[in-house]
Amino acid sequence: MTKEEISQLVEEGKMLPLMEEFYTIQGEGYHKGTAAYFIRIGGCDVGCHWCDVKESWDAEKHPPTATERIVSEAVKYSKTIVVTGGEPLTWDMTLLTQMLKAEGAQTHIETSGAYTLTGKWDWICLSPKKLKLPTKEVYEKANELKVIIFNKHDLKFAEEQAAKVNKDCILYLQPEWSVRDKVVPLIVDFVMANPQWKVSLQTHKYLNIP
Ligand SMILES: C[S@@+](CC[C@H](N)C(=O)[O-])C[C@H]1O[C@@H](n2cnc3c(N)ncnc32)[C@H](O)[C@@H]1O
Ligand SMILES: Nc1nc2[nH]cc(C(=O)O)c2c(=O)[nH]1
Ligand code: SF4
Ligand SMILES: [Mg+2]
Repeated sequence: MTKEEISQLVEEGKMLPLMEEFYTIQGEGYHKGTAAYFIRIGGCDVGCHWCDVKESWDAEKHPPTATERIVSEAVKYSKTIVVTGGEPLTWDMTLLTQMLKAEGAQTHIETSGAYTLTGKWDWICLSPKKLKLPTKEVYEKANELKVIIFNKHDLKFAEEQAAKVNKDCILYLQPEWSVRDKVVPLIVDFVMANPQWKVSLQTHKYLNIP
């Protein structure tokens, strides 16, 4: 295939720049503790300075992979598939989720919500970023809001974001990993004073699993 043909297939969601795929335990948010297969798609230009997967940002570094191949591998391992990145909504998720659902899988996404929401999702984890705010549609459809707390100003941002999500959306504050010792006390006090919020930890990092 020529470069142009591959770009066209990526454009259509028939191929995706796959960074890695792994079977593990969902570490974060509402489904933490649940076995799930992760599909990590390269490409993100949001630019969070504390991002824990910066190697994902440059889509060119990750091989365009047939969506059909991604799906057939994933469903061998689990009925719960988490699509993450990078920013998965950089790409058209329509075909990927259609194929996963045709195989009877539950489709979950981890997203900043910065780009058009494509695909059919059983669970949307929205983790908004100040640098590129989510679209209106994703606030309306998010099942959980997971705000990363790097400093105390982020608690204000979290409240602003919570005002925009739908009424059923579950609210989480998650410490930014590198400053967890400093921000966990802030989060604990905040959640006790504002019990509509819950704490989310990156439990996979404590368990030493992917
Ligand atoms: C790497 S991102 C990929 C998905 C999407 N781009 C997003 O930001 O939601 C997956 C999740 O990890 C969170 N995350 C990334 N770096 C983190 C860090 N250093 N500490 C805590 N959470 C982090 C993100 O906010 C997001 O909820
Ligand atoms: N175990 C595990 N749980 C996760 N939940 C969200 C993750 C992500 O990077 O999107 C992640 C991850 O990388 N590993
Ligand atoms: S939006 Fe997600 S993948 Fe992109 S830089 Fe931020 S945390 Fe990393
Ligand atoms: Mg991660």
